[in-house]
Amino acid sequence: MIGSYRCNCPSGYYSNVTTHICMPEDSHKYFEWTRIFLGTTIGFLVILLVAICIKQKMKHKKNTELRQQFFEQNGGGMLIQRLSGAGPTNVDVKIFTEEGMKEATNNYEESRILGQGGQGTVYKGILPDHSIVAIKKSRLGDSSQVEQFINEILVLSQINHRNVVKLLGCCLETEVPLLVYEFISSGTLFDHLHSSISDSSLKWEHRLRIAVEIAGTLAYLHSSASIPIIHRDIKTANILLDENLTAKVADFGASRLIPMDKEQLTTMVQGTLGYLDPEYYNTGLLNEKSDVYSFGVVLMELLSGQKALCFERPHNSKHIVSYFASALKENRLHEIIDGHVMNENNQREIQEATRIAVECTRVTGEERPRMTEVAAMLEGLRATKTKHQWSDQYPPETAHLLGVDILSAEGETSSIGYDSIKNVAILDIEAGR
Ligand SMILES: Nc1ncnc2c1ncn2[C@@H]1O[C@H](COP(=O)(O)OP(=O)(O)OP(=O)(O)O)[C@@H](O)[C@H]1O
Repeated sequence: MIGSYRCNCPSGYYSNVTTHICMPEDSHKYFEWTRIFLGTTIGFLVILLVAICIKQKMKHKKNTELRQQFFEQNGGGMLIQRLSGAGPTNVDVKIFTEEGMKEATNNYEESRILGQGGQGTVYKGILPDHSIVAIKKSRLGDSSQVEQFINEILVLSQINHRNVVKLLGCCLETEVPLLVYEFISSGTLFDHLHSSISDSSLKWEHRLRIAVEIAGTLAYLHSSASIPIIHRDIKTANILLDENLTAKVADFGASRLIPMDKEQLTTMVQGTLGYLDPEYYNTGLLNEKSDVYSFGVVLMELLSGQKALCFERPHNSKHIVSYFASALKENRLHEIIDGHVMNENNQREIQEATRIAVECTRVTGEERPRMTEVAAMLEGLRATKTKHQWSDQYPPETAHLLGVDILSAEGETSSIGYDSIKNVAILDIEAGR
């Protein structure tokens, strides 16, 4: 018997070497078994723990490899390369984790879906700091969508403008890439103009301001952004409205950065039917005038409350541009202007805005004005309106005391509007060609 001796103990008892206390031999056997049992259990647990640790490590390694693979597959490497090559960016693009995105969308719960577009599904997300965001998830297994996502990150990282939806970050370590934007609460301009569920009947003041905001944003993208940008998919469904009905231009997936030394690019024709510039469609040559055409269509939608394409309209008026052209030719503009818009005080503005829309949608790009000119003309209309509102409200002497002179000074710009109003009749005839 190891660790014990029998001396001095009665038979059937043993004494422990160290304690010299006599104990029954049965209990000794019990302790021996306990020790064996404990030793085996602890050994087994240690082996189990080591096995779990190794498995976890392997899983972690596999996950990291998979995330790395997804990151590469989603163009992460290319993005980092191009972002660092593009010089300083205007926007901080945060990299979100897969876990963070799952938590924010409650595992992509169906009730969180805000909308579905050609590129994928947009979810409402709540970040740990309680801020609300919109998370766009690309369609699975479509590499062209992935390219558009990367393109959108690259383009939006160059823009910081109050009328462009802000890109907060992205997540590329998931099977399909995710983009995270600021949440814009009041839906799209398309819904406001055409949806039967939306009872919002936008007044002319709102519509004109929205038109000015979109035109100003496009003028900025074409001329003032660090690299000229062509949006390529301007339409009412891509204009979001916030709680103050401020326009936010969205969806830069199709947009193109134009190298400084190039005036136009040859690209695969892309855009939305009804808004697509016919010249670009025919030649594949893209330049800023394609956005001007699409903007003209949007302006016509704002004026008429009609969709860009509608198969319920007569044969020669299915497209909104021909709808306006035939109404102008037959001198019945008042018939096609939205009932929520026209009143006895704004007829000249409506005529002038119609003239601008018609100019924007001329068949060749050369005939169309530049976006900076369009923005100035519309801004001129708005300034005139504000000036008139002030002078109706306050007699000239009071207005002077209230500093309305400043607005009058802005009226210099509005003179563009006045001058062009003189041309309305001529242009009405031209539009009917
Ligand atoms: N930042 C955002 N905030 C709130 N809602 C958004 C935001 N971005 C998109 N949405 C909603 O998600 C919908 C789908 O957006 P998305 O840009 O993917 O599609 P689309 O513009 O309708 O289609 P396509 O990509 O084919 O042009 C929008 O119509 C809008 O309702």
